[in-house]
Amino acid sequence: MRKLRAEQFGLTRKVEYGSPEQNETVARIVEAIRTEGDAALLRYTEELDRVRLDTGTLRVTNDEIQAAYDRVDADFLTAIRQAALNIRAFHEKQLRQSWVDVQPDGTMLGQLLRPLKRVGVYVPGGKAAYPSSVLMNVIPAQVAGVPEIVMVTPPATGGKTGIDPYILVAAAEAGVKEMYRIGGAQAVAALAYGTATIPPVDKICGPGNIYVALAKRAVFGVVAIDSIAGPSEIVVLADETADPAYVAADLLSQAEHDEMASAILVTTSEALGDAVAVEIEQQLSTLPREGTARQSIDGYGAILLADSMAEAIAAVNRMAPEHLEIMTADPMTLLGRIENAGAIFVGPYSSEPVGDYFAGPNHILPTNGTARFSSPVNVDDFMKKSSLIHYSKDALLANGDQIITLARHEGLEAHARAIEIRLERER
Ligand SMILES: NC(=O)c1ccc[n+]([C@@H]2O[C@H](COP(=O)([O-])OP(=O)(O)OC[C@H]3O[C@@H](n4cnc5c(N)ncnc54)[C@H](O)[C@@H]3O)[C@@H](O)[C@H]2O)c1
Ligand SMILES: N[C@H](CO)Cc1c[nH]c[nH+]1
Ligand SMILES: [Zn+2]
Repeated sequence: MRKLRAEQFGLTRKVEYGSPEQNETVARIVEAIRTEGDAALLRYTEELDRVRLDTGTLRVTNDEIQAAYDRVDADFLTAIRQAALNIRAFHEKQLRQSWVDVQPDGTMLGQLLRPLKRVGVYVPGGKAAYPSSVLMNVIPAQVAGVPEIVMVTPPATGGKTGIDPYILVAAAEAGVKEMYRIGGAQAVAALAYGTATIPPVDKICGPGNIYVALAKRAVFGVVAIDSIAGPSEIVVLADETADPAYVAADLLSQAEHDEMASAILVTTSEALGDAVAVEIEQQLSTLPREGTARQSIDGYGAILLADSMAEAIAAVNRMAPEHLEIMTADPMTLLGRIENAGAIFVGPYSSEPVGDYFAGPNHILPTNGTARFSSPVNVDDFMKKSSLIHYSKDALLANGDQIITLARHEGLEAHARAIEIRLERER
């Protein structure tokens, strides 16, 4: 693993996201779906996922979902049900209410919250299937009260045709009623623009690989998106007290997601850095997804050495990682100095997969430095706000002249007169 000086390290990745070829590919796919609809969707599904479909087979049927239940084991069902309870309990705490302020002169000002009507949730499934991402997408949307939740997921995982049964069961357990077997940029574009078979949505949420992330960025504006939740990232901030085996295991837990995933250790201890490098080599060779994890470690992994904790924390804040683990002597004392991170895991027993699967907070998190301004998927993602303004006659008479003054300063006479006509009549 590369050893670098922490002070030389900037954002996790370049601001220019994806290679020029990847950006061109996504632009081509999105435009084809926009102009050709289902025909392009079926063509790209065959080309990229190696699955031939027709418009009648895009949608998942109830029979398939029932059949999926026969293929999943009881332990999975128990665990996914408990995870769903934890995730729902956490997200219910996020639910905000509309509010209205009534003032003595009769003025009412407020904020009305409404759920979005129709949202599309992307569940990744190209290299591996992610039933956990079904829950992380769907539960906050349900807590918000979204009436139409449509799920898309690739029609083949790891080269094997068919949606992974664990995804179908997770979706059924969560209560999803509308599902399509489409993935990648073509799925994102189909949700955004709609096709003859798939009605368009108002917002697309969910994680995915670089093609999914770039496609979400491309359709932003046509629909809303949650954030750029692309290839996974982990930064571990550790001092000499950390256990190198734990640090290495947690770095690899994200490296195995994707060749473009990144796993970075920032440490004040060169001895820890060296021990983690050795551990990574040992643990890597035993992983079933060794190839993917190795490409990630070689391409995007690093050990950053810092002279002080202050320098280490500055590097973390510049990177704004998706996940940050703090494994230092007294990790809670550093929390207040962390400005940018999608999720912060504190202490040696808060290993990243605790959050990926079970604790309750959302695992769909901003990547590529966007934790500087984006948040984990949350209930607010599935709601919109309208402002409420009710001025009483008394309030308008009392404040009308000031409104007219401001309007005339902007040279907007019609605005001024809309107020003036009322003042003249009512005074
Ligand atoms: N940031 C987060 O919150 C978060 C959460 C979970 C997973 N993830 C990430 O999700 C990703 C899952 O990736 P995945 O690939 O397994 O599944 P995926 O569903 O994201 O992508 C699979 C699709 O990518 C498309 N694709 C693959 N190669 C392509 C190519 N060369 N050109 C055009 N399109 C192509 C195909 O259409 C395929 O259906 C990983 O990167 C993982 O790190 C991120
Ligand atoms: N670590 C991923 C987010 O980057 C989420 C996930 C799902 N399953 C396993 N991990
Ligand atoms: Zn993970």
